[in-house]
Order: sequence, then C-alpha cells, then structure tokens
Amino acid sequence: MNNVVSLPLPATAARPATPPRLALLGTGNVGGAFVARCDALRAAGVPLPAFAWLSNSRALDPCSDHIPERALERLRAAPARQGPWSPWVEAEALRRGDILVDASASDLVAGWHGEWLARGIHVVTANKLGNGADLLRAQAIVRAQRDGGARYGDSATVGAGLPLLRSIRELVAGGDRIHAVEGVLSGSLGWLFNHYDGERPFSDFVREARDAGYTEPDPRIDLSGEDVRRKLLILARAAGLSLHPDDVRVESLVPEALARADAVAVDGLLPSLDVPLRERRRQAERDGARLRFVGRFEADAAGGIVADVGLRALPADHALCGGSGTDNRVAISSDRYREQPLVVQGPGAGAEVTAAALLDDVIRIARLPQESRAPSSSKPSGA
Ligand SMILES: NC(=O)C1=CN([C@@H]2O[C@H](COP(=O)(O)OP(=O)(O)OC[C@H]3O[C@@H](n4cnc5c(N)ncnc54)[C@H](OP(=O)(O)O)[C@@H]3O)[C@@H](O)[C@H]2O)C=CC1
Ligand SMILES: N[C@@H](CC=O)C(=O)O
Repeated sequence: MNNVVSLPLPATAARPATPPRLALLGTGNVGGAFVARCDALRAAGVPLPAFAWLSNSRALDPCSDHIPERALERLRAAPARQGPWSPWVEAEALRRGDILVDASASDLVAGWHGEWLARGIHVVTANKLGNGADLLRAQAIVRAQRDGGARYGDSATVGAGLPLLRSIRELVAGGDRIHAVEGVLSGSLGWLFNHYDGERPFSDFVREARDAGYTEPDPRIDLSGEDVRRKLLILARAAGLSLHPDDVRVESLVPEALARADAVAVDGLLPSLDVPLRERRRQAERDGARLRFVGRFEADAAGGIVADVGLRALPADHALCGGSGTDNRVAISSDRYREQPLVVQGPGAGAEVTAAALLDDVIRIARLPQESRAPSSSKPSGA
C-alpha cells in the first residue's frame, strides 16, 4: 500500500452486535452535501447510522453534540496544518461493521481503503483513487472485501451515481461479456463543451465549472483526461478486465506550463487553454461537428483491449452529442446489447447527486441484515 503501511493503524474491535456508525472524511463540496442530505433524510424519518466522527485534512470532530452540521462548521474553520499527518489516523477506533465515507480526493486516504475493508469496516467512496488508479491497489480492495467481509460502495465514483457501474456488474453477473464502453464520462467536460461558445474565453467557463463544484478540486485532473481515465479503469475492472492506467491512451487538454505549475498558480495560467480550444472549436464548426470529450474501451474475445480518452469532433447528430448540462452519456455494448448498445444518460457531476449516491450506498449497507453486512464469506464487488 505504498507509503501508508507505516502509519499507526486504528485498532478494530470485533463487536458485531453494536449498530454501525458513520465516519466522514472530507468536508468540502461533496462532504458538505453529504451531511446536509443526512440531515434532510433523518428529518424525513429515514433511519441512518449516527456519526462516530467527521474529519478533513486539518482536524477531527467527534460530533459529541450529535449535530453534524455544527461539526462541519467547526472543521471548516479549523486552522491549516503542516505535513502529511492526517487527524483521523489517531481517531477513535472504527469497529467492524462501521461505515467509512471517503469524500476526499486524497491518495493517502484511498491507500487505506483495503486496510479498512480487511478489518471489516465498510467503505463508501466518491474518491476514485481506490479502484480507479493502480491495478494492485484495486485488486487488494477486492481481496480485502472477501477477507474482511465488508462492502465497498463505489456508486459515486462513476457518473456520480448514475446506474453505470451497477448495469455493468449486473450484465456480467448475468453471463454477458462487455464488448465496449464509450461515452462522455466527465460531467465538468460535458458541461464545458455544452456551454463553450467560442466567444468568451474557455478559461472563464472552466472557472464557472470549478465554482459550481463540477470539477475536481484541481481542475487539471479533469482537463488532462485523468479523471476520465480513472472512471474508465473503474468501469473496465467492473467488467472483469485487468486494465492498468498506462493501458489507457490519454489526450490531455492541458498545455505543458499549466501541467507543471504549482496549485496556487493554476488559476492564473488557465487562459493558456483559450487559443488552442478556440481553434479546435472553430475547426469543428467549419466541419459541421461538435466537440465532445470521450472515453472508450473495447475488449475483444481474445482479451485484447483498446482504451483511449480525448477530445473528439463528432457529427452533430452523433449519439454522444445528445445531453445537456453536466450530463454523462455512455453506451455499453455486451453480448445481449450487440447491435444497439445500452445507453445511460444523466447528470454526472455536482455535489448533491454525488452525495445522494454516497448515501444510497450507506443506506444499502446499513439495511443489510447484520450477518450479511459483515460475514467472512460475503461476495466482493468491484475489480
Ligand atoms: N464534485 C463532483 O461532482 C464529484 C466529486 N467526486 C469526488 O468527490 C471527492 C471530493 O470532491 P470535492 O468535495 O469536490 O472536493 P473538495 O476539495 O471540496 O473537498 C475535499 C475534502 O477532502 C479533504 N481531505 C483532503 N485530504 C484529506 C485527508 N488526508 N484526510 C481527510 N480529509 C482530507 C479536504 O480537507 P481540507 O478541507 O482540510 O483541505 C476537503 O475537506 C473527490 O474525490 C471527487 O473526485 C465524485 C463524483 C462527483
Ligand atoms: N470532476 C468530475 C466529477 C465527478 O466525478 C467530473 O467532471 O465528472
């Protein structure tokens, strides 16, 4: 698990009879929307596990007053810290059956997913770096589910909860081979190319998408195609394909200087996107085409896989040109959907839909009977 194995591990007591509790990592856009949705559902009478604690990179709050909104406020006001230490590392121990929600974009946190699962702690994540990055880490997560008997809720990682991953898993469980997945998998890039008019600078639109909470905390992760690569890896692995990050050819939109810049300099360098994107749009317009940022993998029966991510100029009546706003639009071809693919479309970014997907997974896990919530023989989902 890379650099995380040396950190002190919270002890996990085996107390299967106690009700599960929630722990939340990340108090940003998605974490905040998650807390707000928990409050709204509780007020509507939906039973939810209580919070054991909430945390961000700066502090941990045990939520002793049982008012998560206040804990959120305290955490957001916590002073900055130096160094790689994370407050939750020394937190009150999570127990077998508890549910850890990862609403961070942290590689360090993702490196812990397998560890928690192996200890019987369920992990529900919007963070794609668990099963959408290194193949060994994704495989360890599958093994840890099997060994620890805990569930991995990853609905929020692709399409912000759209029934994409679920559909692929159900097709595979039903005996289908997945032949191809192709589509607009980025909500922010979908929004950008739905709105970019070639008049106002592209960088203005990027700032709007960032301020609306559609982009990753660092918008270069979207603009470089990295976010789509991660989603493609998650989908391919759900389809049973052992795809490595380097197996995906990625065309980045980010000029070299912007790619190399420190985080604080990113905003000032966004205008370096403007001229190249204006030219791409003008050329597409001359050709009667539309720009769409597309991710695709195709797998043949012999195990060969082609996977790529990049900006394409598509005929205006192309199936992937449909949709609006932050819509994802994704075609899945399989044994049964050979001639006409199964198409899933809907909002693929935004804090509210993402938080709803996280909470759906939490509710699904919390409602499982105790014995199937944490048996040593429960079936793993994922890669
Ligand atoms: N926005 C969207 O539409 C979607 C987002 N996602 C995913 O949701 C995740 C969160 O996105 P978003 O809310 O926009 O991001 P934000 O930047 O708004 O929030 C990230 C949070 O993670 C916290 N964090 C960072 N490192 C650590 C750490 N080591 N331990 C604990 N907490 C940490 C940050 O803490 P601090 O405040 O101290 O910096 C911050 O509170 C990302 O992984 C993203 O890919 C998934 C689907 C859709
Ligand atoms: N930044 C992502 C958010 C959801 O995963 C996107 O643009 O789709």
